Amino acid sequence: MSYDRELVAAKKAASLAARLCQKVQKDLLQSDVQSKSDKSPVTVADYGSQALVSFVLQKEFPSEKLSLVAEEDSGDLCTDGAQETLERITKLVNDTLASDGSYSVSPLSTEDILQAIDRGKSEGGSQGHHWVLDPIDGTKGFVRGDQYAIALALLDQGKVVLGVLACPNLPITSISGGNQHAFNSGEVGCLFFAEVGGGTYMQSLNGSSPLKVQVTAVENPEEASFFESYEAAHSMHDLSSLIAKKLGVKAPPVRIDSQAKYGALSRGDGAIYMRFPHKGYREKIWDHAAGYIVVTEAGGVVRDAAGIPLDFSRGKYLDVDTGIIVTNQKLMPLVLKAVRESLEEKASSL
Ligand SMILES: Nc1ncnc2c1ncn2[C@@H]1O[C@H](COP(=O)(O)O)[C@@H](O)[C@H]1OP(=O)(O)O
Ligand SMILES: [Mg+2]
Ligand SMILES: [Mg+2]
Ligand SMILES: [Mg+2]
Repeated sequence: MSYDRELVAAKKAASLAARLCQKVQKDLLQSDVQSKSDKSPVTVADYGSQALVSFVLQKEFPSEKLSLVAEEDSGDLCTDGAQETLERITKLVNDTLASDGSYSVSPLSTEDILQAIDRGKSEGGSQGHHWVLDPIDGTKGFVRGDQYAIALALLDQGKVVLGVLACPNLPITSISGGNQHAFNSGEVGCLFFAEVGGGTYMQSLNGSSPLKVQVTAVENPEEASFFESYEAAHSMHDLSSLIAKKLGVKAPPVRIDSQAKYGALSRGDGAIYMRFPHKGYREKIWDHAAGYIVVTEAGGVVRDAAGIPLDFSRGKYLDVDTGIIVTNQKLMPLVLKAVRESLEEKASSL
């Protein structure tokens, strides 16, 4: 089965959302940062991006009953005092749609925006089609002015069949060696996309022609560099550094926010991505679905720390053992061995 139509729509939705996010990041004011009940910073851009993607998918597939599993919901926007924020989001979405001009609609109302956001309340699962969206992955990076991604994927019968990752601050050229900051590189803004069985491509968010990308062919772990979260609260840096040491990795870790790590890995900027959330954290499907297909279609492999493939068919959550490892086929067995040994050492030292 081909998902070409869905891919075109997903690229369009993610590119428009990226445009909205770029505008907000540019003039990010302190007042844009508010606290959700889990205390993670959520900006008007998270909501605006979700509303925009939901709107575009609805427009592109008007006859289908859209199932969208997305991170945000309108709860906090419906409270007293949130009216001004909701109006800002509505204006942002309308301005972005008007600047693009593809959808000749009358401006959306605040009510339309709330509805579009709340279309993302699906639970996913193993039957039928479900879109999966992280409207801004790496909110902390976004607020800091660093890396973030708009991540959109499609599940069919519980399998990821398509994924798009828009990374507005990722340099077009390789970030190997840690050259990840927009301010000391040339053109930035990458759109990665993949359809099952079709390989992975990258183009610039400004619309250059797509280039096919591949993960690195490095087989010797000493020559491999590795990616991990920028935020130590998101991943145990001490554990990944122990694993890297066991593998003989020489280069220091490259720490970047969001699924931009999957994108960078898919084009061979680094060889390994390790993610070990602290105890009690449950991974969500929107944090991995798009990145997963982008990297696997580029020849990469994604496993949990026990070597088990990820299962996107069980609803919102991914039940993984201890952490997530991404690398190429050759390195995976070596990395998993080092992970196992490091986890045993860590356990016996407690
Ligand atoms: N305590 C946590 N542990 C692990 N990941 C987290 C935690 N809190 C938020 N996240 C999510 O981790 C992802 C980014 O992590 P990283 O940049 O480290 O790869 C995001 O999806 C972020 O959510 P969000 O989408 O709200 O930014
Ligand atoms: Mg969040
Ligand atoms: Mg996320
Ligand atoms: Mg998010």
